[in-house]
Order: sequence, then C-alpha cells, then structure tokens
Amino acid sequence: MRIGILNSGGDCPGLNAVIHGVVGAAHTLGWEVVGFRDGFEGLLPPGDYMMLDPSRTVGIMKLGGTILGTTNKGHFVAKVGEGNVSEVPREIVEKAKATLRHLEIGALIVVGGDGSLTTAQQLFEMDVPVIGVPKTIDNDIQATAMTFGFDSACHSVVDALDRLHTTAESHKRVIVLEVMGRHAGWIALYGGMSGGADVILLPEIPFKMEHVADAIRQRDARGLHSTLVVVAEGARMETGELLKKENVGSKGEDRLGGIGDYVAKRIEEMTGKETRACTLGHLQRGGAPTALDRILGVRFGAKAVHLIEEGKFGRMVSYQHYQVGDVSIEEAVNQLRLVQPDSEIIRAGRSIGICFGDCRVGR
Ligand SMILES: Nc1ncnc2c1ncn2[C@@H]1O[C@H](COP(=O)(O)OP(=O)(O)O)[C@@H](O)[C@H]1O
Ligand SMILES: O=P(O)(O)OC[C@H]1O[C@](O)(COP(=O)(O)O)[C@@H](O)[C@@H]1O
Ligand SMILES: [Mg+2]
Repeated sequence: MRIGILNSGGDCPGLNAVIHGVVGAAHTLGWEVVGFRDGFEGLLPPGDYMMLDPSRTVGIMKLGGTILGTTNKGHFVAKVGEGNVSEVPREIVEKAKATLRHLEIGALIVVGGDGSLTTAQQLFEMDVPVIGVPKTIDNDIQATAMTFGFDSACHSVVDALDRLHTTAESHKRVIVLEVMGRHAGWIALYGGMSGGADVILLPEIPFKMEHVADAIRQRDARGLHSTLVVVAEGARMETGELLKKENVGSKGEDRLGGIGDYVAKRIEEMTGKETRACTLGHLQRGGAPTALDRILGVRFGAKAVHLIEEGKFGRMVSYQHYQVGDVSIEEAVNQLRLVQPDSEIIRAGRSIGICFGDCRVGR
C-alpha cells in the first residue's frame, strides 16, 4: 500500500509531528508514504512530491513549520471569505486524480484548516479516498476539542506578556498586545489569562472603549500604574467593524490587523496614560511546538493511518474527552468552536478582575 499526505492552508507548530506520526505508523504496516509539496498544488501533474520514510522524518518533530511546504493560494480554492463555498474546477480534480493514479496512491491524508478540508470533502465526493486531519492555530474547529499549534501559540503570547509586564511596570504604561484569533478568541483568552493580562478583548464579546478605559483608571486608583491589554485581531470595534490590513475580496480570506493600534490610541486619548501597541503576528505561528502539540500531532498522524487501515474514508481525526477518534469531514467543516461569553472560563476571568470590555469591572 502507498499513501499520500499533504499540508494545506496556514502553517502551525506540530505539522511535522503529524508527518512523523503518519510515516511511523505507515512504516509499521509496511506502507510507503508520498509527501506532496505545497498543499494540493503538489497533486497537479506531474506531481511535486518526496518519498517519506523514517530516515527522512527523523528529528523533524521538534521543528516548526512543515517540511512539505504549504499554501493558501492556487487551483484548489473551495472556500472564500466568511465561508462561501465554491467548487474546485472539475478538470483540476481530474488532474489531481490522474497524479494519484499514476503514483498508485491508495489514500490521501489532508492536514488543513476548514478551507482545505472543504477541498478534501469535494475530492472525497469525487471518489478520492481521503482522510482529514484538523489544523487550526485558532483552535476553532467545533468537531475537535483541541488541535496542535494552539498550545505553542499560547506559549508565545505568555512569553510576550512576561516581557511586556516588566517594561510596562518600569514606565507605568499601558501596553496593548494584538494576537491571532480571526473568529475565535481562544489564543487571546488562554494566552492572556495565563500571562496575567488585565484586559482581554475577544471577537465573541463586543467591547466598549469606556469599559476598557474605566478598568485602567480603576487600576491606577489602586496604585497599579501599568496595565496589559490583550486583543484578538478579530475583536470588533464598538461600531461592529473589523479592522483589516488587506481586503482580498473573493480571492480568499481578508488579512486582519490594526485593532491593537486602534485600542492603544483610544486608551491614550481617554485615560491620558502613555500607551504602546505591539503585534505578535507570525511569532505565534513559527518556532518549535510544545510537548502537548507534538504528542497531539503524532497521535493525529497515527490515527489518520489507522483510519485508512479501517477504510474509514471521508473521516476527520478528532480529539474528544482525552481520546483521539474520528468524525465525518462533512460535519466538521463550517462549524466553529467559539468562546461562550457565559462560560466557566470567562466567569473565572471576571471573578479575578479581568476586564472583557463589555461591562464595568468590579462591584
Ligand atoms: N491549493 C490551494 N488553492 C487555492 N486555495 C487554497 C489552496 N489550499 C488552500 N486554499 C485556501 O486557503 C484558505 C485557507 O485554508 P485553510 O485550510 O482554511 O487554512 P487556514 O485557514 O488555517 O489558513 C482557504 O480559503 C482554502 O480554500
Ligand atoms: O499567515 P496569514 O495568512 O497572515 O494568516 C494569519 C491568519 O491565520 C489565523 O491564525 C487562522 O489560522 P488557523 O486557520 O490556523 O486557525 C488567523 O487568526 C490569522 O488571520
Ligand atoms: Mg481557514
């Protein structure tokens, strides 16, 4: 048996651990693994690929990014903007199928986000035996309680906050840290809470600048002259508008960014306190995966191979109740896991005095 694997969409720490898991489990079964380069693009004839065996994947688990490369542009677009689904052109699917036939590949593992898994589902519906592995650094796919990459991103946020605390305290400043989180604010919430942020602004909880400014004034009155604010890039201004760096229209997803600068400027105007903004950006996506992301990646990779062994095509690996299981790709795509404003974690945050920007903090 020969199987294929590709990574697609944005990268994140842990992708190489998935590859390591796939190659290890396949090797044990005596299977060969073909790794396609640059996402689905590698499927186009004559095929851009490398043979993967344990000698090729030794030591890759600790590396960030992906040895296969990835892309979010090209011929296989299946999802644009806020979730509009488009069909991958039939001739492109036929070309991909011809490459898979030519290379005698019996099953294809697609490691990708919601968009790439939408493409995977379309290939499955056109008789390609596909298995999905969920990849989202934002951790926002409903069908899996957790995915690799998220924990590493939270570590970057905590590291940044640890550093920002010392400089903010020395200068009695407010510092606003903008982090990733397009629809879901998990990175801001987990990273912010574990890094000791005082104000956390999420896409799921619309905020008012008055409440943010009030929280900072209250802290000042208590002798706490520095404040750290974490804001997810998808957090919405009072007007409900998203701040974008680039509007790409129907070509894909708009690039978000700028909310950190906006919030910092408003804080300075409203409180008179010296305020600085800092954008963590792709530092969250790069670098070595944490132990948690490595073990998740390896388990996901091994599970993907075992799903092929069982012939469970059209399924996506999923993590629920501390177990790696599977769900249908079709059900998994388009269902976002968002922070619930009335959840236990938000209540815990409020109870320790964190301001989420939607109401006055404290009694
Ligand atoms: N080969 C490709 N050609 C065109 N679009 C692609 C290709 N691979 C991925 N995309 C698109 O890139 C976007 C992002 O992919 P996705 O898998 O959702 O990852 P993420 O959102 O994590 O970056 C989606 O809109 C997806 O359809
Ligand atoms: O590398 P790019 O294209 O700037 O991507 C950044 C985007 O990726 C995201 O982190 C989403 O990634 P995931 O699909 O992996 O969750 C957004 O928060 C952010 O806008
Ligand atoms: Mg996506």
